[in-house]
Amino acid sequence: MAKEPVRVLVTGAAGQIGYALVPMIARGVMLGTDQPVILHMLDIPPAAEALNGVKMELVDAAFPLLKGVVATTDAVEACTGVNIAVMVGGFPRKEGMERKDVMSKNVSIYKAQASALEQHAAPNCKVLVVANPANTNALILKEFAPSIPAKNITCLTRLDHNRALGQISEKLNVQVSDVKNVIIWGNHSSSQYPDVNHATVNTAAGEKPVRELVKDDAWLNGEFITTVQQRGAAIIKARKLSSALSAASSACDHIRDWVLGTPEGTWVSMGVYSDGSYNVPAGLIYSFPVTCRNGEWTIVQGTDAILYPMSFLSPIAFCF
Ligand SMILES: NC(=O)C1=CN([C@@H]2O[C@H](COP(=O)(O)OP(=O)(O)OC[C@H]3O[C@@H](n4cnc5c(N)ncnc54)[C@H](O)[C@@H]3O)[C@@H](O)[C@H]2O)C=CC1
Ligand SMILES: O=C([O-])CC(=O)C(=O)O
Repeated sequence: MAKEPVRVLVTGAAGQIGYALVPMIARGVMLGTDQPVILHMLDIPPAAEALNGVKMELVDAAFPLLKGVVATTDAVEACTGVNIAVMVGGFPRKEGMERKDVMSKNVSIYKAQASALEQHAAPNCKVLVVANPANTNALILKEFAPSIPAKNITCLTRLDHNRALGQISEKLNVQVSDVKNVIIWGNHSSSQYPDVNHATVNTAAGEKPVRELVKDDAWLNGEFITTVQQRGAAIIKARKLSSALSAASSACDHIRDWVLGTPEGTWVSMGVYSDGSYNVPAGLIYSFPVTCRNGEWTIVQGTDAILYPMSFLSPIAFCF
């Protein structure tokens, strides 16, 4: 029997991430190729015409899984009945800015949209905040939507996680799908700590630690870390626009693994509320290694056996 459609909200859907993301969702990249979807797209009135253009293109693409499109500038209409909310709406940084520099503009959006989601989304709606500063916006949403369970509010650090996998795969000249279990600790900002101390590569001789294969601790402790931390800025410098296709793809990865589960023996990085694990103050939205089963994430314990620079673990460093 055909599955019931899942309603997926994308805010900021007329923007560049939205334009890359909505066709991925409509093709089943996020929720599976057997899962029908109804897309809810929200943007602001100045972008209404562009949003309508995106809706027209979705119709023109004739996606078999797409069972309906709501395109609106009304937050209540957009949020009504949604099962998944991908919060992309907001302003991107420009060259030379840090992500915290868009905070004053973007945080107020998350205050306002928290109550629309809280009051009108489907029960147990899963929320992914993408807009920057992502951890802070997710925290604001959590504080202003207290009836949404905190475990349902997350932010995107999967892009950083995927960037780390990509760097290792390029360094070792191996398939990216053979690399796993990197960790992004902390914030989606240049203060994050990309950690390869538990990462492995699937080789003909079995799973091998990344450190053993790379044989270059200076690179792993230096250039690798700064490349991942600064990748967003490097994309802005090159494209004059911030990353969009990789952000959209990583948002699909985040939701897919959360809903459908992580593969056995694999963890991913998600910004989730801290329960005090690893001495991260409870309540902060912080990126940890997690596994997912039955639609729930669990923080992987015991990955702190290897010492990493304590400055990276300072909660203050991760606030923004
Ligand atoms: N967490 C992550 O890994 C990443 C986060 N980002 C962030 O995602 C956000 C979106 O980036 P882009 O799509 O490139 O920006 P964009 O400027 O192309 O699109 C943003 C869209 O949001 C809309 N918007 C503004 N205020 C809104 C509101 N109150 N409600 C609904 N929509 C609203 C704008 O009209 C625009 O259409 C930025 O904050 C960017 O920094 C970008 C890449 C990666
Ligand atoms: O760097 C930016 O401003 C956009 C972003 O978050 C990323 O690409 O990681």
